Amino acid sequence: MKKLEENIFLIGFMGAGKSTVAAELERQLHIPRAEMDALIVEREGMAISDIFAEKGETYFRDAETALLKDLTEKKGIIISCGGGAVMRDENAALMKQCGKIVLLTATPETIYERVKDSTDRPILNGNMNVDYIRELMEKRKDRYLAVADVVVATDQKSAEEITREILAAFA
Ligand SMILES: Nc1ncnc2c1ncn2[C@@H]1O[C@H](COP(=O)(O)OP(=O)(O)O)[C@@H](O)[C@H]1O
Ligand SMILES: O=C(O)C1=C[C@@H](OP(=O)(O)O)[C@@H](O)[C@H](O)C1
Ligand SMILES: [Mg+2]
Repeated sequence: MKKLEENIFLIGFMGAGKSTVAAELERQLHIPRAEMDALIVEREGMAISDIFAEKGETYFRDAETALLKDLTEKKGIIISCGGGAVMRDENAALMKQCGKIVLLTATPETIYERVKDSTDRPILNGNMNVDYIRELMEKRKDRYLAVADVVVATDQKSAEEITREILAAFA
């Protein structure tokens, strides 16, 4: 893993821990990390929820694709993706071409506990409940599994444990 030539993409549902685990991977591997949501916020000068509210979801999804194209010019970085990014075929193809894809999973109950106080996940606005999370997860699940090179269940595990499992899978 020291001479990582490809990128590592972290994918999975909101609250699966992509951003948290990406930070832990960066800390352990000393490899730079790109946080897609944070980079979009920086580019747009607006919070994610404001982008959705003022410019719409399609605008946000286009911004994700544009950012991903720029990021996949690079090599050897950890990319923490937004949970919906891989749903676009073009984005999934870019990820497949440019690195290894790690899917983090968690049950709807775990996800709910992790995101219930979040105010910046507009997809869950007005729908912050386990049933809605389960329904949306079901819609996304096949795509997540189809593109993943490695799948790590995160329920009841610390970021350190999850990171260890990811690194073991690539060792
Ligand atoms: N393995 C974990 N165990 C407990 N809490 C976690 C874990 N991973 C992430 N969290 C918490 O869940 C919330 C969402 O995590 P985050 O990394 O932002 O997820 P994502 O980027 O996949 O949406 C944060 O409050 C984070 O601290
Ligand atoms: O799943 C989604 O559609 C989204 C996930 C979010 O990122 P996280 O998965 O890091 O919460 C963020 O990109 C946006 O709110 C949309
Ligand atoms: Mg995140």
